Amino acid sequence: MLNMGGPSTVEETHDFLKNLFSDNDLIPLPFQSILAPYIARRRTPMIEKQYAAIGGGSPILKYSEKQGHGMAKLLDELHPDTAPHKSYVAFRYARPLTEQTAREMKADGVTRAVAFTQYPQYSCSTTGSSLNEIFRRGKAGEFGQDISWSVIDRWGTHPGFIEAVAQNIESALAKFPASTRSETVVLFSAHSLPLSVVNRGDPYVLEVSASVSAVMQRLGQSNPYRLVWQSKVGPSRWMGPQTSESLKGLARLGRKQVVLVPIAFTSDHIETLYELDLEYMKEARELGIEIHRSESLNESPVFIRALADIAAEHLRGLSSGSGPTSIQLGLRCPGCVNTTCGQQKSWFARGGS
Ligand SMILES: C=CC1=C(C)c2cc3[nH]c(cc4nc(cc5[nH]c(cc1n2)c(C)c5CCC(=O)O)C(CCC(=O)O)=C4C)c(C)c3C=C
Ligand SMILES: [Fe+2]
Ligand SMILES: [Fe+2]
Repeated sequence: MLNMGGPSTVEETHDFLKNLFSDNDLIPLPFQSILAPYIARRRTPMIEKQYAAIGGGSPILKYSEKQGHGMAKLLDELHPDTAPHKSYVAFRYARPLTEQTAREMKADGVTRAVAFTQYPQYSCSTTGSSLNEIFRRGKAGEFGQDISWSVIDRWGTHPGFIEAVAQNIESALAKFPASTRSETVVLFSAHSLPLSVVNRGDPYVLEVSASVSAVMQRLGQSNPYRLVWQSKVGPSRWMGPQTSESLKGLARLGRKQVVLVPIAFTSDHIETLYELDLEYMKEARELGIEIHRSESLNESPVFIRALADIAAEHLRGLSSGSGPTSIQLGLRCPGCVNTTCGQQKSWFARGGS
């Protein structure tokens, strides 16, 4: 179960940020080994306050473990040929880091593994970075010598995922009076990307848009909706419109009811619990909007079942002749100059050898 991770305690914030700013696949910086610790140190007090405000840390490890255990148990029934299944969490920037998970998997004698991204939509900056890390450590033998790999690299339009998101939106919409419910704007909010990454040909914006379309189709186009982008960092230009500006714009246009939907991350994190709940929803209410957030998928049984279905479909595909990765994973972004991406794709296409 691949994800970025988050600090489980406030004290782990600095290490999380240092790992994040050191990741050349996410943020290519000049003199990265010097600049990353410097930026992380400067940013730590502000981000520590945000984790303190949401209960003293990120809940992502707790949810990832629950999702993984639930999925593996269901998978034993759905795909008994490959049972027993066991889930491992590998985070990119927080405990348990990929290196720790590699040691555990090696000690357990794992010989067959599925790298299952927990980002529904693919970006080179998220799933791509996690796959590059597995490739580097796998090539160095850190997972053991006798392990073969396949990859689930995206699932943003899988019907089970769409159903789980749609059900949570329906629960949020139910908080509005029936008489005006259909006027409520469904505002999908995803973590933004720098325009330099979008313009390189990164598939994330397209794939998040596809998720939004599929959810609205499942809801029978019941409400007006928009996709907006949050959590821009630094001075460069990022994909817009920004979530906070969009809420102000909707208020100016006289919209009175909004459901905010996190669509690109499956567990709660500071961007839902702090940025959306504590900052933007408060601002929106001050502007006269009644606003509710649809819950993150967290422990949703519909979502956990979806994860098991996605994994079972992947394993069935392999036994009927599909390759170890999707066809789409094989294509680098037209503007990609990161040689690791190319090596990683070839390595996984050979089953991790
Ligand atoms: C699908 C989700 C995400 C994408 C795409 C993404 C791209 C991306 N992020 C940065 C820079 C930062 N992101 C930070 C935190 C952060 N990012 C995501 C998700 C995506 N990022 C999450 C869920 C989190 C927070 C974890 C949490 O617990 O909430 C941070 C650190 C926080 C801060 O300093 O503000 C940075 C920096 C870039 C540059 C980027 C695309 C290239
Ligand atoms: Fe981010
Ligand atoms: Fe790339």
